[in-house]
Amino acid sequence: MKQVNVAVGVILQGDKVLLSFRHQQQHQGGKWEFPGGKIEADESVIEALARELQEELSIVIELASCKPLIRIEHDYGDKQVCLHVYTVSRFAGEPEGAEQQDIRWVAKQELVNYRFPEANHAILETLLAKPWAEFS
Ligand SMILES: Nc1nc2c([nH]c(=O)n2[C@@H]2O[C@H](COP(=O)(O)OP(=O)(O)OP(=O)(O)O)[C@@H](O)[C@H]2O)c(=O)[nH]1
Ligand SMILES: [Mg+2]
Repeated sequence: MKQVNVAVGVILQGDKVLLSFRHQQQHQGGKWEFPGGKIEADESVIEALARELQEELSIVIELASCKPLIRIEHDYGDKQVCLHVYTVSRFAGEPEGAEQQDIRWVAKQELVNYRFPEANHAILETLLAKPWAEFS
């Protein structure tokens, strides 16, 4: 099975991170995610991240504020993904659910109350390991 490359943004503002709810009919639907999406053939990871976050949240991210956090390969059985996860600490605009999805700013200690796709557990572990100021 072909692996799908995905650009994923961990958007940090102070002690909060932005989560987005996956529509039921999407792969891994009904769970919370870090916004992002598939990298097109002609794009770099950062270009894909900027495009996806503009499409899904109507924000324009500052490319220089994006830092690689972790890369995760995961096999869901029905789909193999490689998540290229970046922290994003600066952007222009006010995030909105531009694809009619719920979005929410969530504090570190509240993350345990959210259900994520399996591949995200490694992202959460990495995020919980350090003070967030160190990521920006
Ligand atoms: N965006 C995003 N995708 C994730 C996360 N974790 C995770 O396993 N994925 C998987 O990555 C894959 C691609 O992400 P996506 O569905 O957002 O892609 P996309 O925005 O291009 O969507 P589309 O297929 O509706 O056009 C999905 O199979 C999804 O289940 C995450 O935290 N954020
Ligand atoms: Mg997406």
